[in-house]
Amino acid sequence: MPETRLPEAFELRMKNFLGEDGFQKLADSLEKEPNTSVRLNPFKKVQPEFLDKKVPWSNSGYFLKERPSFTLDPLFHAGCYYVQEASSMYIDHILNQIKVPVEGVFLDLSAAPGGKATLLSSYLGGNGFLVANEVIKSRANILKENIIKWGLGNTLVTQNDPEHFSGLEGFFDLVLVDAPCSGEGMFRKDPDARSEWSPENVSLCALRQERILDRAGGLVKGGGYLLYSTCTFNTQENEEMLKFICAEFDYEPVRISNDPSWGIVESELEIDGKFYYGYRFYPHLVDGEGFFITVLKRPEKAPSMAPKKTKDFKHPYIKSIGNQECQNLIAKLGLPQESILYSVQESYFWFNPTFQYSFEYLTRFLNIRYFGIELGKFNKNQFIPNHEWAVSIFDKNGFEKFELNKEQALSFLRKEDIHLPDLHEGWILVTFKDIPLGWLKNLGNRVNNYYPKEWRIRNK
Ligand SMILES: C[S@@+](CC[C@H](N)C(=O)[O-])C[C@H]1O[C@@H](n2cnc3c(N)ncnc32)[C@H](O)[C@@H]1O
Repeated sequence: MPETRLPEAFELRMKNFLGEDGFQKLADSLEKEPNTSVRLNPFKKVQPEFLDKKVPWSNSGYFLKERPSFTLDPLFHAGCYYVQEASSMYIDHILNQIKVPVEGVFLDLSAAPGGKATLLSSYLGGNGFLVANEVIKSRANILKENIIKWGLGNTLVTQNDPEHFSGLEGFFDLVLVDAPCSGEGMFRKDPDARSEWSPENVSLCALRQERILDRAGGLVKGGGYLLYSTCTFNTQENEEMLKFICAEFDYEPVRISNDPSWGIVESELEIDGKFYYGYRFYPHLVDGEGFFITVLKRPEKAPSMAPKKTKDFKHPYIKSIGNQECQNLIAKLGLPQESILYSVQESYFWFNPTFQYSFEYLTRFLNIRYFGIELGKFNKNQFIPNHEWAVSIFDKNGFEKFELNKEQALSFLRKEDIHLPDLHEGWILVTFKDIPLGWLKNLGNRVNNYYPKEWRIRNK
């Protein structure tokens, strides 16, 4: 529960915006405990016991009866669900309602830690391809970890400033700008958001948002969508940004219909004789934190870019694999026939061949942190499988599996030595509730635990 008082200037602004009564209700709601919610991974089918009622605007979001210790739940580490506050899951409702084609190439321009990126990845499934970008290095690492655990193999993680996307105008079917903002909507969950807030900071955030949107607006192809969201209430970072986009680019409004019982507030804004819409989530009206989102459609006539086959793919560290070597590996590892493989140093990566040219084109502009699924590498003719492959949704049919109980699973996730009876020698895929957690290697006289050191649970 936050102990810091609400900033005075914020109170004054919100009273002007909502009236005394509306403001008091908002202020009261900010003193209450927030609800915890999770979004399930639709490709790792398992129902955690702690689920309660559904988040009404999401396909796979649930409120929880109480907040469990996620650290001590092996399914959390296996990427079976993502802990996400409910308002952000509204993107599910938007995608389903406007029926964005699932075969698209999407961009999440400010993606860390990966809440909305994992949602977009689930929506695209095996059909489409997502670029999840984060400019700050440490945050890009967390994003990469979450994308690996989500495990769908349809995501490219990049670490770039929005400026680096110039050259990719008209490339994406959907661009999400979940902008860095002054965070008024997080005043309940995060007391630091209160102490860091000031009118000057709101103005600074708005300037940064303009810079990001100035780049992002051009990246959407004709007929594609731009989603702009913040976790703040003020109009300076929301409606004013909508005006900014419309002044800089040609975009059509998109109106989303909502069930009135959800409590989402629609704002209507007239720009050049057309009505544009924003959706505001107030914690006193919805079961979720503060949030704002607007949806825009780029006219069909806007320029689109479809990357063409390049004769020779050249990249400083990503290498393409010859057809014969590719076929041999596909057969040896039991990968889908429709696979394209690359190598980075000695490690092999799987990628969806439908998006080969888009991917190869993107590598010219972007700093690639992860892509597809890292499978593993050879050591003296022996294939050493990677953790990334273990937690992906891809089959690992050639390997023996061993189901762990909860205590064993936690011990594995702490990277402790594991003693299991009757194991075959060699690589073993350990599972919990039939969901892969990672690899063990039984050498006969000892069993090595291959859980990544940097991800191990430190809490007892
Ligand atoms: C609201 S958070 C994104 C949350 C994320 N979309 C999610 O759902 O988990 C905004 C992100 O923008 C990043 N950011 C900061 N400055 C930026 C800039 N100049 N351009 C783009 N992104 C920036 C922050 O590091 C932060 O990760």
